[in-house]
Amino acid sequence: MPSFDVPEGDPFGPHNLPYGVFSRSGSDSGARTVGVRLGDQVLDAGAAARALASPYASLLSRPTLGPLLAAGRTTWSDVRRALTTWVTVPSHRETIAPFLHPLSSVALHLPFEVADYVDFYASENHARNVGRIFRPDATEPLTPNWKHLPIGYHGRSGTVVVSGTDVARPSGQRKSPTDPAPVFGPSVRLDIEAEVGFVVGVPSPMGSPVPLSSFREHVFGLCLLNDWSARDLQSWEYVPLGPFLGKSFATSVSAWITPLDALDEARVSPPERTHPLLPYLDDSAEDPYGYDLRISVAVNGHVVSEPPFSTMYWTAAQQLAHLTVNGASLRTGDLYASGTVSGPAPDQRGSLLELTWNGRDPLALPTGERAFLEDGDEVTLTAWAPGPHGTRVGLGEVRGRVRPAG
Ligand SMILES: O=C(O)/C=C/C(=O)CC(=O)CC(=O)O
Ligand SMILES: [Ca+2]
Ligand SMILES: [Mg+2]
Repeated sequence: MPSFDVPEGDPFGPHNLPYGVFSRSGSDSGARTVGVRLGDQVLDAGAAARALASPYASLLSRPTLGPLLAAGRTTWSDVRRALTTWVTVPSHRETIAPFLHPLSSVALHLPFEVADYVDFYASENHARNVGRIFRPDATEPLTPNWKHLPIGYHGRSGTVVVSGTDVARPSGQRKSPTDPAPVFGPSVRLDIEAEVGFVVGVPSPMGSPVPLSSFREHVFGLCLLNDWSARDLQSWEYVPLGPFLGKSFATSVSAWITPLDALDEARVSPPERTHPLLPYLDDSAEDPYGYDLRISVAVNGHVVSEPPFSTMYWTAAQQLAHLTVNGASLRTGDLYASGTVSGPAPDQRGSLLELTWNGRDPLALPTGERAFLEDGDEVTLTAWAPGPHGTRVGLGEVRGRVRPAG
């Protein structure tokens, strides 16, 4: 499917079309509006829709993706079909051209107001590694509930930031087993977690669990997510209620939300289930909701890991079913993260905690040895998935630089 000015094989070609929110400096007072990425350009979707007298002009001329997210699956598909036509049919070329802006000329913003934020723990490899590191005396690294429910915790939606935002090193309490008392200060074990975030569009009322089969009716799309984690704060505070200040200071998401519709070719079956599941989580008769996303983690431009999302034990559909099975409602803009993505191989681990085995085996980077992050370090997550006809579907990157503690 040819398109205007996008090289053949570009992972952001017309088969992808992720959504974001952008503004142009020096124009229209820098107003925010919905953009769709095409190659290394952004289409002002609202302006294009108005020029083409599209019925979606109002939905796309907003400073946030919220209204589009809330509109539901039929509208999501119709808008995507319309956009595909606009960027591929030659007769639209002249109309569309003035509304395409180079990515380098725009500012990208957090694309939707994050309602509730939940983080899961769905990688068996990650859970086993962290269990061994945090609870070395336990005979079994997985807790007895791990294969029966997707473990999660509630995070802090107000500190979700868009890619490119600096992250200040957090301060807090820490106490290693050999310290006589806790001390306060900047974290000395600042880490990342390579994850995928799922964005809820259509709300659900309290008292109505969302079954596995309704996943696509509620979830609009996904993005890369970095769950910054202060391991020293976390390991002292987490007993018995789970992560708190060690993770709530910042969570970075990509500026681009990839619609699930762009990822149909990437759907795969999750790993074989080793324990029978209760009916609300039993996906053996459902469409497969694993995704073959190939993630790459770079520190200061040097790739340190390539976590495969296809290895995740719990799927996003199971996580949504579990999240609502007690009658909890969903709101437009709810964000839930997959949990750290770690594959079975040592160079597929999604955190420095695992890659360096809690600092024991530092990484040798061209910019110096690293156990955990130093001030000034920049972490970048990228990913792609198989698309139609041998293409690649690129996910928007998540980038963040560590600032010294304030
Ligand atoms: O097992 C623990 O005590 C802690 C686990 C984590 O830090 C992981 C977490 O945030 C969930 C995840 O990303 O998988
Ligand atoms: Ca996490
Ligand atoms: Mg976090």
